[in-house]
Amino acid sequence: MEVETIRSYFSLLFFSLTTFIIIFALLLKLLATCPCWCNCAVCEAYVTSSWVADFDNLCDWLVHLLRSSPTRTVAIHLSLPASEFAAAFDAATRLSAARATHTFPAVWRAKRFFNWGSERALREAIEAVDILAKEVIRQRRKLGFASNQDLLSRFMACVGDDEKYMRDIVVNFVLAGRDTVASALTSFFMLLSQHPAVCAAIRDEIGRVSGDDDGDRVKCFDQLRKMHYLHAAIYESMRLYPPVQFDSKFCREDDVLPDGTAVRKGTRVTYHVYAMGRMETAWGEDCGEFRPERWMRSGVFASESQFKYPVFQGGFRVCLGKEMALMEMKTVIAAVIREFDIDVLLGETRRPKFAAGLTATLSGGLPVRVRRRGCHPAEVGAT
Ligand code: HEM
Repeated sequence: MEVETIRSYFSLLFFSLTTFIIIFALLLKLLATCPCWCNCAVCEAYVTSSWVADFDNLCDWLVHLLRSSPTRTVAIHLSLPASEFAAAFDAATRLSAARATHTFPAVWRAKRFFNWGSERALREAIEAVDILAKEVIRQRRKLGFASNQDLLSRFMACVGDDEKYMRDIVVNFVLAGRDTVASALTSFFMLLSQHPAVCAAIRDEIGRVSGDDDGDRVKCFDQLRKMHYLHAAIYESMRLYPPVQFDSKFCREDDVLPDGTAVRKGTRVTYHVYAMGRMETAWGEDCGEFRPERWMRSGVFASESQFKYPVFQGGFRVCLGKEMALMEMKTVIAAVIREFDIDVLLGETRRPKFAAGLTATLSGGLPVRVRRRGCHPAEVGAT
């Protein structure tokens, strides 16, 4: 049989299989969000990470058409065009995360073999990311890295001329540090808009810590460190909405887990941070509530075990940028809520939906209205 004929048979088979999966996913989605109908946090977590998520956008759109609601929101137009790097990066992370949620990995492997559909798009996105990451390195080299103290210059000083290694470092740091912080901030502002008392307590703390000299202007690193309640609110928000919602590791050799479960070499072991953060056995009856106070002891932030709260992972492979991420978030939150009120505009018909991915996001984005403090909603023209 000719190679071309085999290819067309495969394509036909592939097309039929995909159609079947889409119809099945749609039915599942239309009937319920939880395959076992109980809607508990663990099942919800399963749904968000299972292959159904692959079809989320398509399904959301169709469900929206079927249950058509008259709600309309006004989109914010960005003042700057989205960068080519950001677009390629988003596509590459979305498409590679989709691989992990396939029920049949053979499907994406076949697509990769034929350089077809999402795998073709993934290859193109990775090429674009690589070109742009190499350009960042070239520019840094041109400017001179020996005398600079930034992260990239320091790596370049250690690594020397290994282009591929440097490229991987750039991509790794962008991947690790960009969407994670954005995801954590999105959920944080969503929760804050639903909990005005927490917002007021954070504003009080900012005012108290930064003193009277500059009003409530946040001045320095030391002041941010003293904001224990803000720290607690960030931890609490990531307990409910962890940016990395699940993570897998592969066993290097036969092992036994602390509960006695035997795992064979090569087994994939996944821990589900989203589900762990909502377990009543770990966090008590109010595990579903946003309550920063659960992290406070006598006015001071009290941490929990990394293995109970693996939002930044734990042990040897704990996030290297943890402290930097927390500082970034505190700086942004303190600066924003000092000046503005953020109101989430989801309406009555739409609930925020945590979406799976390499880094979790809220499906369809989070529409908000930003108001300067003291300004009445009626005076705000734009959303
Ligand atoms: C809220 C923000 C963040 C969260 C929730 C987070 C979470 C995580 C998690 C769960 C891992 C483990 C991944 C794995 O082993 O599969 C990780 C690793 C890592 N993170 Fe973060 N991260 C955040 C921000 C950042 C930032 C801002 C940086 C630096 C710019 C960073 C740098 C890294 C690096 C380099 C690793 C790899 C560590 C290793 O493999 O040994 N992260 N992070």
